[in-house]
Amino acid sequence: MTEIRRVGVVGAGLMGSGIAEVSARAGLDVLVSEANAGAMEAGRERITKSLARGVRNGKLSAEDRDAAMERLSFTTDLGEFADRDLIVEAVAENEQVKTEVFATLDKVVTSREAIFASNTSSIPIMKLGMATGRPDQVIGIHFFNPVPVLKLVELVPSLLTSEQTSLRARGFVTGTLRKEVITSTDRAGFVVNALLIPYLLSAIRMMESGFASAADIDNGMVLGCAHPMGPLQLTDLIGLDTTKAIAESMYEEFKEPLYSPPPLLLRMVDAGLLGKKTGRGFYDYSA
Ligand SMILES: CC(=O)CC(=O)SCCNC(=O)CCNC(=O)[C@H](O)C(C)(C)COP(=O)(O)OP(=O)(O)OC[C@H]1O[C@@H](n2cnc3c(N)ncnc32)[C@H](O)[C@@H]1OP(=O)(O)O
Ligand SMILES: NC(=O)C1=CN([C@@H]2O[C@H](COP(=O)(O)OP(=O)(O)OC[C@H]3O[C@@H](n4cnc5c(N)ncnc54)[C@H](OP(=O)(O)O)[C@@H]3O)[C@@H](O)[C@H]2O)C=CC1
Repeated sequence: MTEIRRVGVVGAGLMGSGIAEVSARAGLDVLVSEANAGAMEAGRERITKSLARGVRNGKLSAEDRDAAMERLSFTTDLGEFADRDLIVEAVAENEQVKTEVFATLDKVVTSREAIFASNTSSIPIMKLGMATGRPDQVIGIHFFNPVPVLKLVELVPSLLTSEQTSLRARGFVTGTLRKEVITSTDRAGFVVNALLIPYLLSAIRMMESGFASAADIDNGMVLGCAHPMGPLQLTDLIGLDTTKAIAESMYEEFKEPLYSPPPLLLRMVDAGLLGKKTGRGFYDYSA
């Protein structure tokens, strides 16, 4: 079995940039793809800033930062992924966009042992696996935001994922990236989002109904329950578009009202108030 040394990351947004960074810091050769040159430069900039933060905090030496940057390369052409041993797809939470990426990778990647992973928060892995001719090599490797900080990864094998793919993916996450794994059945939302998303949506409904202000809801959970951040601040960190997309795919799967995105969330996404990444969500980050 080939050792995993060449990693591909598709999408260099909030999550893809973090996954690329931790992979490069772990000594892997990392190729990152974006849909266009502008997004590619924004992804490179995100990784550069995060590595600089590591140096500033004394977590990373300047030599290790430079070595990590050397291991990273960028492209807008998925055709360059032919030689990758493991690919993590981290494009937007949209089933159609993701299945197109998986179908393209299936045509491009030459190694019959290569692992095709998705960082999806909620889309069933089987749907992505069936976009390829090799569903036995497709698995969910779900990281948490911010990737360089949070230890957890959810592993999500589908009904068709082979034991060998699961074992190799686990070895990559625990042995190479030194993160902790929990395993979930292939159900929309997996373990963590099945618990987290109803909580975030409840906070939005609470604010929407005039029950309490955003600051009071967040302070309640930070000061009263010792959460590192409140639910509305966390929704701003995840991105309101991503939160809405996750809720919709969980609602589609279970038809439970608790997963249904509240109108306030829908209107804020319509308005482009997507949270920290656009400068405004439940809070204003423009200052
Ligand atoms: C939607 C999904 O599918 C799944 C998900 O990911 S759900 C979201 C899960 N994430 C969470 O729940 C995040 C909860 N919040 C937190 O953990 C913390 O508030 C936080 C790490 C984001 C920020 O922590 P904080 O104490 O408020 O701020 P701060 O002091 O700036 O940061 C703490 C440390 O994290 C680091 N950090 C913060 N944000 C970072 C980032 N984006 N990248 C890299 N490092 C970061 C800081 O450098 C700092 O490191 P040191 O301890 O070495 O100084
Ligand atoms: N945000 C979070 O807290 C978490 C998110 N996730 C999951 O990670 C995935 C990515 O989310 P996140 O990083 O937050 O989203 P972002 O919106 O920050 O990033 C998505 C990136 O994918 C790019 N993209 C879109 N289509 C393509 C394509 N065809 N090829 C290459 N790149 C493409 C987008 O480019 P452009 O902007 O140009 O469209 C964008 O840069 C989603 O599945 C999400 O559910 C998982 C854990 C936590």
